[in-house]
Amino acid sequence: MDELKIALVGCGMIGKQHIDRIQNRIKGATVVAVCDVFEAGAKAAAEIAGPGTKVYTDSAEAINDPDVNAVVVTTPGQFHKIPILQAIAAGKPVFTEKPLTNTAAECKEIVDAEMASGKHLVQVGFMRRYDRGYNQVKELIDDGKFGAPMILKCTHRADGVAEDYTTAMAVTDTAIHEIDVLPWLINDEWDEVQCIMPKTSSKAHAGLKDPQVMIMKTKTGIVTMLEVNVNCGFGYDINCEVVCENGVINLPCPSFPTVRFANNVSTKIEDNWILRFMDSYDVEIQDWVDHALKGETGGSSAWDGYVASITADALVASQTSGKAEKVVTGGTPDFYKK
Ligand SMILES: NC(=O)c1ccc[n+]([C@@H]2O[C@H](COP(=O)([O-])OP(=O)(O)OC[C@H]3O[C@@H](n4cnc5c(N)ncnc54)[C@H](O)[C@@H]3O)[C@@H](O)[C@H]2O)c1
Ligand SMILES: O[C@H]1[C@H](O)[C@@H](O)[C@H](O)[C@@H](O)[C@H]1O
Repeated sequence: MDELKIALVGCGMIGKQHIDRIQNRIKGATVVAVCDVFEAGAKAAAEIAGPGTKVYTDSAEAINDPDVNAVVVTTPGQFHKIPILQAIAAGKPVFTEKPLTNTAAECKEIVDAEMASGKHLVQVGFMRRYDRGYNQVKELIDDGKFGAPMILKCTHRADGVAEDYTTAMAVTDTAIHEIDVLPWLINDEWDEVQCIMPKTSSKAHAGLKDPQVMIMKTKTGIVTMLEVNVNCGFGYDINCEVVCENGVINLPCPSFPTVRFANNVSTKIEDNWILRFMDSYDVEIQDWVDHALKGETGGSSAWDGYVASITADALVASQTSGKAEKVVTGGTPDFYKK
């Protein structure tokens, strides 16, 4: 294969961004077909992709088009499973946006299908593994001079959320990023996780519990305290402080000037995830293309996506039990050992 000819399934917000990214900033890949259950949405996406782009409303037809040799899935999480399984059945590499799917049971079906195919075909879009800041923190931890990490203090704050955002989504849609990136960052695995509900913000819509505090402990005993706070009202504020034996490492954020003005010293906070992680998405998709052209996958595997969903299920259970819940994965199959 010398070029990926992609069918993109799910032409919503991030799907359209990935089309623009692939057509204009990524080497070695072109979107040749787009698919959305709403034909108007697919047609609008085809306009972004350019003349000659095929338009589908059925993912099986798009994925099995003989001109297509790779797939990008950008439907909402609860609709990821079917196009991913269709891509595996067709033997075509597939990049899916996070989460792999919304439940561990569905993720297991994907892992089983990929192992049965005998080929590594699935990469999950946990783009923080490609973020420059997280990579700089990882290099410092791996260097060893800071000693072992012991405590992680993280925030995942957003300006606000839509009315259909649920209490469980604070885990499955939002904290899922930290659930994936932190074990990668500190070379460890989750052991048990707990969700604690502080006083709910008056800005949260009816029925939504926000903020939430997630306490997550790894197998070697490192403890993470994660604040998910999606109605903070002041911007998209991602932080990660790693307290090690000999020092403290703080995640660098994209730099803005610090200004002194009107008796204040201040720095801008990014508005949203699109802007905060813009560069990471580009690096991530290019890395997927480079790997897929060699018959490989990079970044997070289907197994990583499955483990993230097992962890998310445990946190969601803790949202009602209030107790620490164990994360039980059964161990990494040889197929996924790196
Ligand atoms: N990595 C990130 O930071 C990031 C950011 C935003 C969204 N996402 C993820 O991207 C995915 C999409 O999010 P979004 O905000 O773009 O959603 P969206 O609702 O804007 O778009 C989803 C699109 O998929 C279409 N669709 C639904 N079911 C379909 C099916 N079976 N076949 C074809 N099309 C179908 C919908 O009609 C819609 O146009 C989600 O999994 C989300 O978690 C990731
Ligand atoms: O889909 C988005 C996206 O994954 C963002 O990176 C995350 O911060 C949001 O919480 C989530 O809703």
